[in-house]
Amino acid sequence: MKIFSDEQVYEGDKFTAQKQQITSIELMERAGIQIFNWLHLRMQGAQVPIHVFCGIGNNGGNGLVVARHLVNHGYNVHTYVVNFSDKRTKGFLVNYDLMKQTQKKWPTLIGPKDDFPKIGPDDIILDAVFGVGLNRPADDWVVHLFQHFKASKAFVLSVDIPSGLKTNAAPVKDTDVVWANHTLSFQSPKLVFFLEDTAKFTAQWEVLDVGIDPEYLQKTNTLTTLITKQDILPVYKPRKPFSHKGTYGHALLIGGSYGKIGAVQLASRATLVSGAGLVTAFVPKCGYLPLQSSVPELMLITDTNDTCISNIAIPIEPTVIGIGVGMGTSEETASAFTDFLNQNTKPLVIDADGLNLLAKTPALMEKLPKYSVLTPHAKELERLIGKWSNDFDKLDKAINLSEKYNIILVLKGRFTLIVYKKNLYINATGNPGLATGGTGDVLTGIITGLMAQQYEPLEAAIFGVYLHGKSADIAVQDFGYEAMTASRVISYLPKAFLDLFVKPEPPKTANKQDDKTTKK
Ligand SMILES: NC(=O)C1=CN([C@@H]2O[C@H](COP(=O)(O)OP(=O)(O)OC[C@H]3O[C@@H](n4cnc5c(N)ncnc54)[C@H](O)[C@@H]3O)[C@@H](O)[C@H]2O)[C@@H](O)CC1
Ligand SMILES: Nc1ncnc2c1ncn2[C@@H]1O[C@H](COP(=O)(O)OP(=O)(O)O)[C@@H](O)[C@H]1O
Ligand SMILES: [K+]
Repeated sequence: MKIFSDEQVYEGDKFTAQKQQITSIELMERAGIQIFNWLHLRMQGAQVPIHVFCGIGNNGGNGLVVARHLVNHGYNVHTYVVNFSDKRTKGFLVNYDLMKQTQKKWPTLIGPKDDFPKIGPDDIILDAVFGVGLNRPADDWVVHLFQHFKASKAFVLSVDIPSGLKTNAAPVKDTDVVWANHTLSFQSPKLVFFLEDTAKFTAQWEVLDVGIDPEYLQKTNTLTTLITKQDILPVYKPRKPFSHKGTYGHALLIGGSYGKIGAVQLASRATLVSGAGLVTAFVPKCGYLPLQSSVPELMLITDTNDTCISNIAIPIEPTVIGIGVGMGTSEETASAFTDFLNQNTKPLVIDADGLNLLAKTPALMEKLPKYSVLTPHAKELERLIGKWSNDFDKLDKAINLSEKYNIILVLKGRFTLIVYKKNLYINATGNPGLATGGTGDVLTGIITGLMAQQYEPLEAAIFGVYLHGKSADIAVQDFGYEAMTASRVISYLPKAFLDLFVKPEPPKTANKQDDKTTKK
């Protein structure tokens, strides 16, 4: 699912107005009607007080459209204009007049010196104070109004974005932003709904179809994508009837050390279950027996050293190499890793101690083949790029690293972000059941397995992260969060593959009702 930038939504609005020969006011009316329908469908005329807070820009204009339709349908509406500026937009002014005509009085103006209205805990707040046009910090009194919303405990429905939140920067303070229960986001979700520091500002979100012309939506490419099943299916490579194990590549996993052989076991099982034709593991000698007896499908090559990797000599021609899980960072291993990178020409997936060794000797980054996939969790990422001041700073640093070395970064977390140069892919599958040791090793195995089958590295990263989270989402129905283990994530990978073809994912779009409901 494309995530459009603010500019692209504005452009889309202009394009639609021109192509469909309608005015921006009519488009605003369409969007407002969609929001009204959303509320009307759920409230069915209930007389719960609805407090509509409108700013003086187009977000406020949207709020006024909703308020008018609510009044026309007999709802218990209180409309306020948060009068923080006199630079009112046309969309605001037209709907301000219509509101006056509808309820025969002007909405209540709230200025810096006014008392805020009483809001009960069972009331509803429609937050249309600021949209994506916020361009400087809100005045203190407006911020106090946001805190008044929160203190009221009323249900907050934000129009387009929680007011005070920007789409491309972190807020200075958490109190500067409205805390929404639900946000109706125009045309696509926003990146900030998925970032650690800002996801909390809306408990839930839905996309509102504001009627931008389909031609524009289709032809416009975005830098940011939310990964959905619809994005995965075109990438999927069906298994061919006349194929054999050689068709699906030979994956090599390098890793393990005394006490951490399990990491290689998990990764190699995940590689097998992801469909690789052949899988070999390169491990210290102590790994031979446990791996040979627990994973019969796996082939093994051992290091000369008993307890850690000291000299990576591989007498095979793998399609792809996944390196680093459970490997340790001893001096011998570090030097073996350096020698390996100096002569390696194969595509790489690098995780865990592979990343830690890269961070220790950044010059090694120069040795990475193009399109290497690196899968750091937050701590590993910090070792690679240093501390960041907020999510956007982190993303900038990750983009710089990806551009400098032409590599793919998989930033693991609640919402794993895949960064390739300026392109960003957000994964929303997965759950806190994955917060347990070894699940990252499983992910490394999956991505390596997909690359063995000739998925492009970026495709493999996107598909792999999606499948990994999906397995956990299906497994959680049987195990709950606590009893989920990395092995169980592997056991549910088959169901994650099958799920691609069973039920279509319902689009996360607000219900679209027939516009007739608003006509009298
Ligand atoms: N078809 C539609 O109905 C569309 C509606 N849109 C709505 O328009 C919104 C954006 O509207 P605007 O660009 O008018 O801006 P907003 O309504 O988000 O912002 C308020 C206005 O106040 C000014 N302002 C910004 N920060 C301020 C601050 N801290 N203190 C005082 N004034 C400040 C801005 O210059 C802006 O004109 C979207 O979020 C959405 O709600 C657009 O998305 C386009 C499509
Ligand atoms: N709360 C969560 N929600 C969704 N995914 C999670 C959550 N916690 C962890 N994960 C996922 O689990 C994996 C953990 O990886 P990692 O930290 O490397 O584990 P390990 O090193 O033990 O294998 C990552 O893919 C991460 O995105
Ligand atoms: K808003």
